[in-house]
Amino acid sequence: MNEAQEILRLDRVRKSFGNVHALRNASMVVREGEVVALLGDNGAGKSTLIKAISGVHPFDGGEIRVRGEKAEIRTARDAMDLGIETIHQDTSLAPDLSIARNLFLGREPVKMPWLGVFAPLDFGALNQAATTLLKRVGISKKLDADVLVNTLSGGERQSIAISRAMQFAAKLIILDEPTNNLGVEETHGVLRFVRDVKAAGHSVLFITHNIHHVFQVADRLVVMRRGEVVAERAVADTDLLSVEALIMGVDVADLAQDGGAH
Ligand SMILES: Nc1ncnc2c1ncn2[C@@H]1O[C@H](COP(=O)(O)OP(=O)(O)OP(=O)(O)O)[C@@H](O)[C@H]1O
Repeated sequence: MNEAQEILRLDRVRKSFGNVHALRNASMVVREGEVVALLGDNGAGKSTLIKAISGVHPFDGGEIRVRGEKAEIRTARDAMDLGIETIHQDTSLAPDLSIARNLFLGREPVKMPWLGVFAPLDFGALNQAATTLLKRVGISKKLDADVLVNTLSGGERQSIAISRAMQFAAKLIILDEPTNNLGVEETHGVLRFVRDVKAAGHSVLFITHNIHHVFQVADRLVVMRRGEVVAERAVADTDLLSVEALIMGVDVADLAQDGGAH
């Protein structure tokens, strides 16, 4: 695993909101083809970290390297151009548009592209490309490209949002609590999809509060506490109780006496 190429390296990144130090010298790595879970209690800095990587609000200091090269991420466009796609909790899909439109939102194929923003959409090409993509990501049996997103379940919406990221050849797909508010079956569908995304050669960084999911899909976990990365572990080298102890910042023996949180 260590020989795999680094997709993302954060070195002592910092971010403050007024006098709240949301991130203090946080460092971590995501490597090619791995699924990394980002863990930490409420307010640990997880969302701030991924918002900065995705260009929502840039870091105040520290260094970002993407595939070994020093990078500047000031806007969402910068992140996308570096091959980083983030799916925020509200999945940022347009509910009144079709699956096909959503898969290409803002990047739809057009007729007469020289007309710029006035160029009409090429619906034939759009639906064909969308159908091909849905087949490729393995969800074409259930979903038609021209179905409206507002008729889909939460899990299906997540799948469409992740498919969109795959479509644009993102090297790194970041998911902010992808199974939040989903039912049991839907949650399993999304976790299975994360595995498929990895099998297709993408790296995934996902925030979760559910440690069981970490053991189901992640290769590695990164634990944050009070704005710092306090631990990185291979999932195969750890267990549920140890991870809970890392998140809470307590001794695993003390936690074992309480029987753990789960
Ligand atoms: N826009 C903001 N303005 C002011 N403070 C903020 C802002 N965003 C985050 N913070 C603060 O930064 C700290 C880290 O918050 P962050 O949302 O990154 O934590 P988190 O680990 O994602 O928590 P949770 O699991 O509850 O979502 C918190 O103290 C939070 O109140």
